[in-house]
Amino acid sequence: MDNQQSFPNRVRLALIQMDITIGEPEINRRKVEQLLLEAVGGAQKPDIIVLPEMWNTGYALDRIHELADPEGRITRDMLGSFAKEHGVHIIGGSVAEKKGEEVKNTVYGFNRNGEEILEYSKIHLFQLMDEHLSLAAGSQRGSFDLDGIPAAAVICYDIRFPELTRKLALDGAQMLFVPAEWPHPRLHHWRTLLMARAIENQMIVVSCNRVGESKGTSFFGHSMVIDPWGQVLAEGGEEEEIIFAEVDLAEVASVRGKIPVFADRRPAVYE
Ligand SMILES: NC(=O)CCC(=O)C(=O)O
Repeated sequence: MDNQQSFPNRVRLALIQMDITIGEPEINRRKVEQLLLEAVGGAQKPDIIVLPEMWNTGYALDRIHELADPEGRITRDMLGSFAKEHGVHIIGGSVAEKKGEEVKNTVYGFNRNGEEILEYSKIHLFQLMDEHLSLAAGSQRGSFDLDGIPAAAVICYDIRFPELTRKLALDGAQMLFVPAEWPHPRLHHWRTLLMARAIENQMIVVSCNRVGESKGTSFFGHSMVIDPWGQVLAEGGEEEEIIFAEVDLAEVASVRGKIPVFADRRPAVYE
């Protein structure tokens, strides 16, 4: 991984905590375009913008094969062009993507030159929301280089699998992005798991969860930015908003230096 980062140590983030109109990709795309403009339009332009999970269709699983973005082409064009035009990195939440005969839940990332730097399809499908009945699971980890920052992405339910995030940390990740559609009544799981992933891996965790109601399910937002010590630097409420925050990349090395978790591992005993 190339560690010649061109970021300053302090990185500005914008999390687009939005509602999603189920089964209406056009409406959702227009809304995302407008919110991206809002995110870059303020006094403090962000370095990185993050979107929530499945923002093109929501969980319209009964029509997902018809609604999914073919090979992610529409999403890629839209987010890649925006990233280049506005000189901003985008972790594009995830979208329902048609890949051959299958539909996957996939996040794409773009750097500020509009180049694609990440494609990760959700590995763990969430049976409680019937994902496994309509979607195909990914089988590759989501490590990537974000302008010199070793980073990684997982999607929503994936955070319940600490073995995946540990592996991403061992791959080198210092920053973990988590697009989500995580509903009530599991707010305490969401907050606890995100903080645990940050503390145990001594990494920055950036999560972006949707809000709103869909098919009787209520999504609570609470998008979070957590530092490698496990402190919550920013957290959304339960309504639509763009959450702005700043993180200090130097904190990762500082925390890893204080408690040398990676050096103290005993993999021969438990792997
Ligand atoms: N979209 C999801 O993966 C939801 C995961 C979730 O709600 C959970 O409790 O886990």
